[in-house]
Amino acid sequence: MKALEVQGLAKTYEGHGRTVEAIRELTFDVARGELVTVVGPSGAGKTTLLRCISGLLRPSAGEVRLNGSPVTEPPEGMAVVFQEYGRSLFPWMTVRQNVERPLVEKGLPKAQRRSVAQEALASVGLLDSHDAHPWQLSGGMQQRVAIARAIAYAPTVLVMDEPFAAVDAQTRAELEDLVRRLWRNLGVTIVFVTHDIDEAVYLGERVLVLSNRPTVILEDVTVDLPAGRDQLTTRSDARFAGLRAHVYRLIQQAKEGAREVSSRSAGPPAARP
Ligand SMILES: Nc1ncnc2c1ncn2[C@@H]1O[C@H](COP(=O)(O)OP(=O)(O)OP(=O)(O)O)[C@@H](O)[C@H]1O
Repeated sequence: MKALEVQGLAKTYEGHGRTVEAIRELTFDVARGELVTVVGPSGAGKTTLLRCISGLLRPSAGEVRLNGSPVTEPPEGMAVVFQEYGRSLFPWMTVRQNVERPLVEKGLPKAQRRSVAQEALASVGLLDSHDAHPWQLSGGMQQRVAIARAIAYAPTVLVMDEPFAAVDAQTRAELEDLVRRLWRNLGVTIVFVTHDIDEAVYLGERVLVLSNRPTVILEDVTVDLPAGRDQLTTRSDARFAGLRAHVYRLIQQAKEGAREVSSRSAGPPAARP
């Protein structure tokens, strides 16, 4: 069952006497319950792709479908977590009010909002901070609030745009594990964009590697690591190192202008035991 279908997507920005062909052609599916990461060189059109997927930007050609229906505006059933948590949370609301906000819009009764928000906050380890305001929390905690708000909404697809780029390395590792844990527990479909090759391989079941602008998919790499991952064992696993090197080489090729579309790949050959 497909959660997300991206078919022949293209985007050219026009205006102010400038034309920028950001995306030439992207076609891929994300199955229900899959966790797909997207990496590419800087300026490859990752944010443009996510804005088209989330209905915030109209593509120049092609279409996006969520659960079979064309996306023409921000669709119900999709939640987005951005890099700039500071700007995505309302500073005058408490943590719990922030998490409940989309549920108010969904029309959930108060008691149900409370219990859904409590559960979401508990799942990101922030139950104790429900009465705090976002500005009283660290960057990593604020991003947890943004994640709690997204999952409280019970989306079928969760879209994340470089959500951990602004937090320190240790917090980032914790948040990566949080995403894997939530994904496994909730069965939500996740599309996760990142600059970071290690993060793309560590998190994803598949890594979509984008070319330079105008963007096509350079390779769709299957990550055949075990579902149970952890920062120590997974990152020191030979298979992880092989996949990381493979994606790294692809990004180098992308920067040098490679744009040959290869079919779905199983990554580099598995290391012999
Ligand atoms: N509103 C816009 N008007 C004109 N050009 C734009 C606009 N938004 C993005 N672009 C251009 O489209 C291309 C892709 O931009 P986009 O932000 O999607 O890339 P990205 O892969 O997310 O970049 P980064 O990795 O640096 O965050 C860039 O060349 C950018 O300058």
